Amino acid sequence: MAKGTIMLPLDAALLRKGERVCCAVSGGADSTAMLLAMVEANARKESLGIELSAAHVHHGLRGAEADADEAFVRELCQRLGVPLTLVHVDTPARMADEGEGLEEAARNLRYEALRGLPVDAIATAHHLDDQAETVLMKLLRGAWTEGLAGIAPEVQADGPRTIRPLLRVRKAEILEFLEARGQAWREDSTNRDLSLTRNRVRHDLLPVLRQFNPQIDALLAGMADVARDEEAYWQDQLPPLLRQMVLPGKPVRGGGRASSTAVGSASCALEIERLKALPAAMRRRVLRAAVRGLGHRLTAEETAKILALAGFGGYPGVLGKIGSRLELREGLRVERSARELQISRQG
Ligand SMILES: Nc1ncnc2c1ncn2[C@@H]1O[C@H](COP(=O)(O)OP(=O)(O)OP(=O)(O)O)[C@@H](O)[C@H]1O
Repeated sequence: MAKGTIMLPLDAALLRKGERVCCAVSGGADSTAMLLAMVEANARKESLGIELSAAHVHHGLRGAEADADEAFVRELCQRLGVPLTLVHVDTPARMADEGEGLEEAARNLRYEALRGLPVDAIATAHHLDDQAETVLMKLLRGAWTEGLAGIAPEVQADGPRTIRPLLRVRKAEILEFLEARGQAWREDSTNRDLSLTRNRVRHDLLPVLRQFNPQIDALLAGMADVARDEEAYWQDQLPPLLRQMVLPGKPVRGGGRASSTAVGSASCALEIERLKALPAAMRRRVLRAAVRGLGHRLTAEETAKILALAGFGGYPGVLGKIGSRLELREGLRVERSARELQISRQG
């Protein structure tokens, strides 16, 4: 395929003229393609009009392989005429200091370094296949809509915002784009490590699902968009409702309510009659947000059990009777009184 015949459709809505945009370049296929596509789009007559730069983070892991990644990105940027910031971080030290796992420590250090750069936006090269994997992994872990929202196309922050202009582009398109230009990239050896869940989802699970529906990646990515909008809607709707519905603390003899002063303990209550007046979708959200306010994230199963305790639907082994009680994970206890669901957490 001749150079230039295949383009990568960058999400133009995320790119604003005059802004300083820094591409986070690992040297892998995705970020190499993103940088190249941005350089090309900026050079076209209808230019993006952005001030382009790049950054590469050396995580202090993978020895010579990481040194070669850095050298690759340095040469790429030199050839493209893009100013590059190289950052060295010490992931093993972070793991020891903060007790974080390897991936988490590397990611946190990377984002901290990138967000500290004097630019308006950091562009990462997450693409549609990454999104599909993320949504599937969240689903497997039992996520609700907030988790199913997956990777956000844009994240506002105090410093530069994070943008993902390739989030609607398939991995195959990225590879075609690079091959059409004869552009090499670096392969990360950990991408083949099947002890990592993401790699098993990518190499084992998704290929099977594609046999049932070849469009599964796009469907999962579409689900992320829907879930993100649903979440935003509820984030808007819930606060005033929670102020009306959630009674803080516990009722005390003689009237009124008292919040516990014991360290690590928190409680609230929901009036059952008021819950009854809500549509089921809203009721579930209110319950979930009330418990979230106590620092606990309910699973789907826990939510169903608590609703059954309050008399909304059934759950095997749960009695919807006054005086019944549930003991859940992480010190969460829910008790049904005559009028209320009383929720407390000892943690
Ligand atoms: N060493 C690096 N230096 C600069 N940017 C990087 C580096 N590693 C990853 N990135 C950027 O982050 C994007 C995602 O990388 P990758 O998929 O490896 O990370 P992840 O941990 O799966 O995702 P996340 O960035 O959401 O934590 C890359 O496309 C690239 O833009």
